[in-house]
Amino acid sequence: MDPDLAPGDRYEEFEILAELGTGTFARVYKVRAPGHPEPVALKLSRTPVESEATALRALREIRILESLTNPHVVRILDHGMGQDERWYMLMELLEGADLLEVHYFHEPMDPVRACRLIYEACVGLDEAHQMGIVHRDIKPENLWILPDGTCKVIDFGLARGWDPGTTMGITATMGHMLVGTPHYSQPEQVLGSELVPASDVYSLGIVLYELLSAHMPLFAKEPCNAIRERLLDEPLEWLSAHVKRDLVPLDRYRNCRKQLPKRLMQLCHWMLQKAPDQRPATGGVVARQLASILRREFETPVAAVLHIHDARGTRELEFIIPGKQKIGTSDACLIQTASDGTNRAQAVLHWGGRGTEAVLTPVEPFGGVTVDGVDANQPLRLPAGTTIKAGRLTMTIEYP
Ligand SMILES: Nc1ncnc2c1ncn2[C@@H]1O[C@H](COP(=O)(O)OP(=O)(O)OP(=O)(O)O)[C@@H](O)[C@H]1O
Repeated sequence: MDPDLAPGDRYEEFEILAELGTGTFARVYKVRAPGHPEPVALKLSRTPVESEATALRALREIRILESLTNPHVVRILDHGMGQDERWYMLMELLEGADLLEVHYFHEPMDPVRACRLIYEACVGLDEAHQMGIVHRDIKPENLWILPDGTCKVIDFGLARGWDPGTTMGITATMGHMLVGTPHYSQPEQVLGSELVPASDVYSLGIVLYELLSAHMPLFAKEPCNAIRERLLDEPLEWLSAHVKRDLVPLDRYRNCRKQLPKRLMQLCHWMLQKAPDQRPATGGVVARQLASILRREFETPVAAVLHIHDARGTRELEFIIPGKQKIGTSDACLIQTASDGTNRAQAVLHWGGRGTEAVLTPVEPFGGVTVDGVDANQPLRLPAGTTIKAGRLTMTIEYP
């Protein structure tokens, strides 16, 4: 039943140029597609969509990817169903390879590179987390590394909404089946609880730990690759380890003691707490911590920065990651201008990432924000050095 397509064949209006990979659900081909001057990637379901479960899985991934806009997730261009009733999805063609092919986990990765990579993965995930969506299958194979070193999160096929307000509108029907990969699974999944954004944070915490130490956080004695091989066919051992085995602190390893700032080790341990509510709640929380560590400890700026002064002259930095952040008086705002009991957002700051300028959009009808002394009553671009005033705060923006 698998699609058996070779270079030169056609599938619908697409010309097959090469096969790129096969997953459990789909095959991915490099194709030439009408309207696209450069080759693109075609993800085609391996079987015609007969069951509701497969249809839902395909639809879920399509809807999620269509709604994500940040540079660290793969971009979707089109989708549909072929005459043979297979689902297909047209995506940007990614050059490069997945993290497991790029780095063999046999030795630690340079910490700056590891932090950048996990920072970008967190940015990719955070937009989904803000929309109430959990990826649920974070592992090195689903972190794609482009030739310039940029990381993109791929394969949202197992993702699903975790809160009732999710914009996805479809819920998965996986029952109590294990989702994802046992090695990167989470204690809460073993205990039968729902997966939440902090579950992706835990899986990413394992990847970060393995990059920094070349060891798995729950098995101190064997190097990462030895344990990977030994437990290849032992999913239950992996699962019980997530619940029962204690985290081995990173400073147990000499290279980590010598090279890693304490803050980085503490962040990694925080991501790996057994209880989800004891971890950073979303990818965004981790991304801002990593942006701060990269800037302060490794002199490597990756995020935009707001230099904030309050009325008393106190200064602080707030790290702005690609995506939308609210400015206002409610607890839900990243930048809180005053606690005047009004609980409102005054403006939304949208930054598209490196090489772009953020845009500030006032929230009607409250406003009360000025940009370089002018009332912000329409969306305004913020070149480097722009000063924003809101409530008791004066903020100046800087880009990496
Ligand atoms: N946009 C892309 N550009 C280039 N190669 C890709 C792209 N998307 C996927 N691939 C390749 O195709 C493989 C399978 O894709 P993917 O992981 O999305 O399929 P899947 O059936 O959903 O997988 P899984 O079994 O992990 O659920 C990937 O591992 C990767 O090698």
